Amino acid sequence: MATNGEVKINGNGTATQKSPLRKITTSDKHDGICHDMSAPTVKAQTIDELHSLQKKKSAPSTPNKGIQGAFAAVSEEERQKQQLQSIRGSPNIEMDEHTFMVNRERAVDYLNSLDKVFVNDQFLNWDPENRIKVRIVSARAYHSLFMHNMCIRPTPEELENFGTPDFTIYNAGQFPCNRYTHYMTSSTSIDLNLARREMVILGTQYAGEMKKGLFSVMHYLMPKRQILSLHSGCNMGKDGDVALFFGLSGTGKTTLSTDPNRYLIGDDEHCWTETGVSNIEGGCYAKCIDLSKEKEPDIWNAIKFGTVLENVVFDEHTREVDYVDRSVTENTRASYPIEYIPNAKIPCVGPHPKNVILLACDAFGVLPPVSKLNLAQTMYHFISGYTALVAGTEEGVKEPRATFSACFGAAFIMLHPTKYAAMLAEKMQKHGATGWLVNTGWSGGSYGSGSRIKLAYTRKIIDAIHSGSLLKANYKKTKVFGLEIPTEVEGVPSEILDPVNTWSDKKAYNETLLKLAGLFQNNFTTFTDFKIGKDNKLTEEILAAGPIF
Ligand SMILES: Nc1ncnc2c1ncn2[C@@H]1O[C@H](COP(=O)(O)OP(=O)(O)O)[C@@H](O)[C@H]1O
Ligand SMILES: C=C(OP(=O)(O)O)C(=O)O
Ligand SMILES: [Ca+2]
Ligand SMILES: [Mn+2]
Repeated sequence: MATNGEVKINGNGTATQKSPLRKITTSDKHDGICHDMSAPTVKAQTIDELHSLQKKKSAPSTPNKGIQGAFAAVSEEERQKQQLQSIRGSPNIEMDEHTFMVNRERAVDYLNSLDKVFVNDQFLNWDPENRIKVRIVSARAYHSLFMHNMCIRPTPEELENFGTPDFTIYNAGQFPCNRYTHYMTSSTSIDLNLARREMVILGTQYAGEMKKGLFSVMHYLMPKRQILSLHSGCNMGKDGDVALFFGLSGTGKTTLSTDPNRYLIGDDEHCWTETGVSNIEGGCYAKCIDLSKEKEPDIWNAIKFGTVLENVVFDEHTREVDYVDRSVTENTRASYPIEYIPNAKIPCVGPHPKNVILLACDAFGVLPPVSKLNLAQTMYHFISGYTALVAGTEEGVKEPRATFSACFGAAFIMLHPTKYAAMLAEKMQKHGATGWLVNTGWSGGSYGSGSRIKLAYTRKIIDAIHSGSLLKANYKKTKVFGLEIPTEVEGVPSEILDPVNTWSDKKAYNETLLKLAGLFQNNFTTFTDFKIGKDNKLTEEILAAGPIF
């Protein structure tokens, strides 16, 4: 399926007691169909409408008994605090236990109807102390191979002693959910149940749902252990300097963490503990639209036997892939085991990060190619989670659309964004990490008039961050966003470092800058009522770290 792969999880973090099924009462409509009238149907057409319905419902009152270990259910009070709908911008909605079971049974029945299913037993997290065991039951070899590549592969001995998994996925993606089932707005549903430790996939075959669903589970489990889960890429230099690359889909986490001069720790999902960083996964999931051997040799070479290519168009006779073809989707992908990258760091762990790079693909073309951030600015931009991509395939879409996704992962986070932000601030402070904002998007104008910043320039900028030379550069402060921008970066034309220079229409530049600043300000209004750190100082600084105009 050609989707962008953001997960929609209908989860429920509580255990439940089996309540007797409601009796089905049929309607008197004489159309030959048995209508279940025992509960009113959900009329919502959109996720927003569903959210509003959800808020009016009282929280399910289910006792939390019998769940042990990391999955221990939280108190009702705590649970209410953690309600997913309190996370603005989250595409997830809370689902009741009964509906979960309806979908689960549908998926399991479908899988049971097949001659064979595929079962993967694998691990998540290279940190052995905080590793979980996952089982993936799927109908298609494609899904099984994908997870074989993406999760950590056990040794034959580890497989022998695998035991009971901590979490199980039932992937019945070829089979739709039933649109008469409560909450279903389409034939696609990805349901996550933390109490049962299960995930059910119906009606989508986008493989990314499995990995991102498990990532959501980690976003719940890890913070409970004071471990920060991160939607970021991660690599390490020869001297052991670690960099994190945060960013929404398509901003460059995979591309920039895959760097021939550095060790790859991982491209998408990490944990930051008391001892350092660890990759959650055992593979990478690279976008391959317009992939070229010259610009991205490591990713190009990783596409070989064993790699799963998704949604690409290829010649059926020569089997040659046309990476430029976007007729299926822009979101073409390659999934390969991390060891397909020659300089992967195995085991995928490293020391505390030195640089925290926030990536934004600014299709408005007003954010500088690179800015040095103070801690408060880093938090402001981390909580904002901005990017603006352009709909590449939709005709007539000329205006960039801003996306704000808290912590660069509103779809995956399970707690309030400020909880993750507070942990990040504490860790960055403690280990003296520097924050950076890198625009991998447009320069010289917005989408339509300007062009995307050359990957070669972005790589030079990243090189200068890694080497420490950028820290020592001369800086000036930009108007409105108040960002510190360097006057020179080796290998990058100096005039592009301040975006105002690259726009021929200065009036349009100023208007676009103010427009984007307004969008930032508007988005941040939900976060004015929070506290980060022990006193109010950092909180006040974060609130002041946004655009001023
Ligand atoms: N200046 C740039 N910096 C980073 N990526 C760029 C740049 N210009 C073009 N690209 C392309 O943008 C895409 C970034 O996607 P990817 O690295 O997969 O993002 P993510 O892992 O964050 O989803 C790649 O296809 C890459 O080739
Ligand atoms: C795996 C995905 O993430 P990203 O685009 O961040 O690499 C995805 O969107 O399906
Ligand atoms: Ca994504
Ligand atoms: Mn990626």
